Amino acid sequence: MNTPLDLNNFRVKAAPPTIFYIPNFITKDEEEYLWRQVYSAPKPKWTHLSNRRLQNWGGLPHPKGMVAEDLPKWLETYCEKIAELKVFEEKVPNHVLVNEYEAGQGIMPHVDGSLYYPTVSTISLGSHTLLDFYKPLQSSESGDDTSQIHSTSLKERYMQSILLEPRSLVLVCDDMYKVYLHGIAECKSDVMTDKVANIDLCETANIGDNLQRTTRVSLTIRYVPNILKAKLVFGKKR
Ligand SMILES: O=C(O)CCC(=O)C(=O)O
Ligand SMILES: [Fe+2]
Repeated sequence: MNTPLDLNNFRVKAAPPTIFYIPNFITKDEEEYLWRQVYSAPKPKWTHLSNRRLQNWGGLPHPKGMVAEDLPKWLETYCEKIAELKVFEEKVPNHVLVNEYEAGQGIMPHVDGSLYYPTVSTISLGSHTLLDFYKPLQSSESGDDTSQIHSTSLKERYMQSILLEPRSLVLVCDDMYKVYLHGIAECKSDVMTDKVANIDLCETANIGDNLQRTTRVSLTIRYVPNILKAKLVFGKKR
């Protein structure tokens, strides 16, 4: 067995707590294998959104609990590999969202919320992308309509970005999960500036580079703690 990675070597020091970035977490062969698995999923497995497509694996997270479905072997393997890093305490991730972005597509700034254990792990396939982080609205700004008039623009709330290279793993934990928003801008290329907080950990990019995006597939791997037993859903005779 391989010795587990020492995550301390992969901490993004220029970001608020806590982000770990691991370049080449998987090999090119594994990347090709995962890519093939994603694209051999049955057509109805894809959900089409305006700016991306996705596949949901493991069950639909719900405030009342998730009716868990077995993950296919090809995803389970990577959930187990990530569990070895102990970022979900002793738990093994049980939910995977596959997102596909063409060049020019993205995802609006958002927080992943409380249905998941507050750590997200993402493997990138195909293209790089830039994951942008934003400060939340001040509490005085959220709330009623009048306060929205004074709300700070997203541009002002932009904090920094993390370059996600193909085959990398990023772990977003603690305040970076719970407090800050993340999103992917809808653009076709990304210039590397000093706002790219993990540039020193990246293997393929330097400040000043302009990276052209192609199709990217991400595997967003999480742990849903609140699991419903199917029996309870359909009711049990007393
Ligand atoms: O594709 C990514 O890396 C981000 C996806 C994401 O933020 C999400 O699915 O919640
Ligand atoms: Fe997200």
